[in-house]
Amino acid sequence: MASMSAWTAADIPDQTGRTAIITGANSGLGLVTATELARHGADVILAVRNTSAGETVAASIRAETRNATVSVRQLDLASLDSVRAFADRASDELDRIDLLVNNAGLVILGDRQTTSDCFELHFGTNHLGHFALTGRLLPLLERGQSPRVVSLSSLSHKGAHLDFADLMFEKTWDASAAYGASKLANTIFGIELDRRLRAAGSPIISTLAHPGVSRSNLTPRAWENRGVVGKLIASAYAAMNTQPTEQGALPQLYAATAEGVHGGQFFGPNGNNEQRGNPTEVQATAEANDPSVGKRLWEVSERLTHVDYLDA
Ligand SMILES: NC(=O)c1ccc[n+]([C@@H]2O[C@H](COP(=O)([O-])OP(=O)(O)OC[C@H]3O[C@@H](n4cnc5c(N)ncnc54)[C@H](O)[C@@H]3O)[C@@H](O)[C@H]2O)c1
Repeated sequence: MASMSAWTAADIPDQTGRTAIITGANSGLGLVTATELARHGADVILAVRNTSAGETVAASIRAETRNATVSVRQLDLASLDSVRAFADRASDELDRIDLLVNNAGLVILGDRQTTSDCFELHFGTNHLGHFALTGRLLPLLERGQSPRVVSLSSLSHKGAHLDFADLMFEKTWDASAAYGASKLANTIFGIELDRRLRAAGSPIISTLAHPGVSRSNLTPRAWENRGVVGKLIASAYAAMNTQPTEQGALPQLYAATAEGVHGGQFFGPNGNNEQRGNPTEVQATAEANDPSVGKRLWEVSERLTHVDYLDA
């Protein structure tokens, strides 16, 4: 595939008339994504846990982009009730959705934690919350114009494995393995969703993106538990090796807006160490691309969330 090394946020096609929902848009990559979509004319909905912080963010995006159609809605992906309430309100308020960016994500440190539905926090929030959200918003997306779903993967999916016998890390707790597994689940979900959309003849496409290693609230937290020396090494590493958030958001903006993108594609940085650089098409691991793993994750996710959609 041709290099997209010259692609920048200035190349985002006009988004006027498109309605976009971005999860976790209060900070980091989600904030940049929401801002650039608004700058290019989209009606942007910030789907966030903390709505008062969200209103402050929305006001600054409106001021910076001169786009008034930026709104805030409450969404806590760590609660299936909150996901349902968000989707119900969207169905009441919107005729259609053209773009859903499944961007929110968390990394925790220390002891194992759970969502309000008793799911391990990474798997429950990063994967199951977005699985339920996407399923509940599918009817609105079906009515969209060239509708797209973009899900956020991570380089960490490469070292991860889904152990279906211990998806919730109840037997062996390892916070970074749990984060990696949740990002592998995001990756499997994005690929399997597109497979099912194609089989159903849907107009929606599902794509994936990862930001390499980008400055945000998330990256320092991922390194916090490495001790004093680890922290020093990590902050020196971060200063040298992380890329600006604006750069890290380009793969997801490309997946969300660039012409010629088709379902199932995965975009990430095109750097010499794959952690930084401009967007290009990248490959997920064999496990992420395995349809039998996709089918299994789908069945488990439907059972756990009680959201059934797109039979294989
Ligand atoms: N920064 C990186 O280098 C990097 C690398 C790989 C993948 N990612 C992925 O990029 C995405 C964005 O992360 P970021 O780096 O901008 O981090 P960030 O912490 O700045 O942003 C994550 C956002 O998700 C929100 N969020 C967390 N839990 C939530 C919940 N329960 N409900 C709703 N929103 C919730 C947070 O409030 C925050 O606004 C994540 O999916 C992350 O896994 C980031």
